[in-house]
Amino acid sequence: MPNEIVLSADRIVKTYTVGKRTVEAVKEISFDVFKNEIFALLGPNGSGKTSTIKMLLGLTLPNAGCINMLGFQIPKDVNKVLGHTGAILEGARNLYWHMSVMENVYYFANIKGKEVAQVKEPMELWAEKLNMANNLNMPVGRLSRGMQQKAALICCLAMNPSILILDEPLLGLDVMTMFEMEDAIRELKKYTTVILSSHNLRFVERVADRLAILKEGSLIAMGPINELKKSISLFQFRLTLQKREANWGYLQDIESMHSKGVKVKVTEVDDYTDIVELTLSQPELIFDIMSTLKEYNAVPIEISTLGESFEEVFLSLIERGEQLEACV
Ligand SMILES: Nc1ncnc2c1ncn2[C@@H]1O[C@H](COP(=O)(O)OP(=O)(O)OP(=O)(O)O)[C@@H](O)[C@H]1O
Repeated sequence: MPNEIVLSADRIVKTYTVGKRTVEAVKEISFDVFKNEIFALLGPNGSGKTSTIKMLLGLTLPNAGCINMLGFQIPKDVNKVLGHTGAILEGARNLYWHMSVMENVYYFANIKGKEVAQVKEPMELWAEKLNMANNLNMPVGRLSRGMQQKAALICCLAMNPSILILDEPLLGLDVMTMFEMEDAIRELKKYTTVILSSHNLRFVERVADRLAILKEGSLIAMGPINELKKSISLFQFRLTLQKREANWGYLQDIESMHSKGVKVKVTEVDDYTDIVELTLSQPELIFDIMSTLKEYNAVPIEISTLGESFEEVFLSLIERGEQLEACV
């Protein structure tokens, strides 16, 4: 069935009381997650991602709103979905360190009411994919941090979860392990639905089908990355400039156009040549840039357009930031 909804959060709210202060961590956000997609939660520090994930897992109670997961109400029916969900929170590797990876898998299978025969095959499959086949008999405490992270993932995946929740799955991993994790996560959607949070925008851009961007507890954008890119309409150019000695002040004037929607980054190639990268909120702003350059006798000898980078789109969405009435 196309776009079968496996999780639905409806106007969920989370507030914490700290002394006399109330922190509104999540402010009435709603979203659906579809079967076999990778859905990413993004946002700056403190925007409410972990609070949202904890509510989905029934680890903290929403103050208002409701969550439906696989047909059950969370947190009321959380025990009924436990056998169908897996989670790794903020790089935590919640395994028993004195037991081997395999013993951990069988131990958690037992807790979830599963037979060894049910979990053996997926355990071996994911151990193979994650280059961990030779480490299944190693005590977890003797594995490197990256391997422990992979062991935690194998342990979750061996249970064949219908929904897998990963909070910062790349936290603390080296580059090689990050790529292995990324490949595994990309492949995961053949088997399950993944909800993840990450600060690594390039990783999210590469793996996520859809994403939700949070800012200060509010949902400010949601949709596939390409849709978000279209909605923000940034125009990016790269100019190679030949400067004249007397007139090097062009940069200050361009920087002062920030409030109009101009962002500028300059790399000095040599004393007489600059490479200038411009991000414009309106394409017409290029005329203002050209007038300024003319005034300073800085001559563009090469102009090219740049594809919008997801980082720029993300930053623009965060800067623009008001809560969306209707998400894409
Ligand atoms: N247990 C708690 N008690 C009080 N305040 C909390 C608690 N947990 C989170 N907060 C506050 O709620 C807000 C949202 O925090 P949360 O951890 O959900 O954000 P986040 O987007 O996951 O942040 P990060 O990217 O830094 O992990 C922050 O202001 C945080 O200080």
